Amino acid sequence: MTDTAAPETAAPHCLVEQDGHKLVVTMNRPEARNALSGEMLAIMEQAWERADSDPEIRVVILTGAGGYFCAGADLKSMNQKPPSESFESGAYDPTVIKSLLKGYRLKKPLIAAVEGPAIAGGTEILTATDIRIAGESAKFGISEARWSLYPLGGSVVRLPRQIPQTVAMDLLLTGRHIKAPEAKELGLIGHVVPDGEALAKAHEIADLICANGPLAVQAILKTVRDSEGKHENECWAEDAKVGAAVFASNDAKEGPRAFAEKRTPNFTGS
Ligand SMILES: C[C@H](/C=C/C(=O)SCCNC(=O)CCNC(=O)[C@H](O)C(C)(C)COP(=O)(O)OP(=O)(O)OC[C@H]1O[C@@H](n2cnc3c(N)ncnc32)[C@H](O)[C@@H]1OP(=O)(O)O)[C@H]1CC[C@H]2[C@@H]3CCC4=CC(=O)CC[C@]4(C)[C@H]3CC[C@]12C
Repeated sequence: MTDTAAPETAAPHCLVEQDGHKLVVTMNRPEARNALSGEMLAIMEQAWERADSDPEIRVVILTGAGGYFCAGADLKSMNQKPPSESFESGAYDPTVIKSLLKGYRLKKPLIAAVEGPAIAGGTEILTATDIRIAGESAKFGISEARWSLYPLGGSVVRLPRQIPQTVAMDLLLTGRHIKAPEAKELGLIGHVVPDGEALAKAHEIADLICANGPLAVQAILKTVRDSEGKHENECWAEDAKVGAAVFASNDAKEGPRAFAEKRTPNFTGS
């Protein structure tokens, strides 16, 4: 009997779904532990651009399919086409890797919901996220050195700024994996939940942020990002400028009005 069913079309390597004010980005190659493919990275880059250009989107959630987060670059495809060829040909300038949010940061909060392994490029992109939730069996590591590769996804610069230097050096140089409880203790992640519940927790936190004034949320994010690594006295002028613009908004009048009228604010982002 000839199979007349249409050939199954391959699932996209990354899924992007809007849920109200939330954009959910799911790395989708579970058979390869969501290892990063060119297709996946291209969809991720488009998702970041969509999130930043659509005022309806207030929060982005990044997660992985199949109970895995991300196993980093696809080591097998590297055998076909070593990244160095793209560098040497000039086809790719690794100074900015938008898909991994290196040299480009979202204007909206990005929440990571991690289940299973977040290894190498998986932990690298994690360092570009703002709020991080992991299932208790999740594991983390910057394993590039194990394969004599370099963590080009931004973590060599970011990790020592996000966790104690000596621990960052340990993880970068050994490439060893750590489990969620240790990652939480280090402050690499903020929440540990039972396995399978990271995405639900991410939605819970995202809903709280989505209910807040979007202009205030985005202004806070901007100041945190722009003041990174600066002396506080270098930051107050920009802090005041950004803050005053929030207070000048219609939403900054809607908030106190809603409080006085004992109702939920209706923020419009204006
Ligand atoms: C530099 C940036 C990042 C680099 C890297 O991430 S290097 C990759 C390091 N990854 C690892 O060490 C993880 C390896 N995997 C594991 O340890 C384990 O699999 C696991 C712990 C993740 C899971 O264990 P498990 O027991 O559950 O499962 P397994 O049985 O081991 O595996 C199941 C199945 O999955 C396959 N698998 C797992 N991991 C991978 C993987 N990483 N690659 C491929 N396949 C994987 C495994 O083989 C099994 O398969 P099976 O068939 O069943 O045997 C780079 C990040 C992005 C790059 C830039 C992208 C854009 C660019 C494009 C260019 O052209 C130029 C360069 C560049 C700018 C590029 C530059 C470098 C990056 C920034």
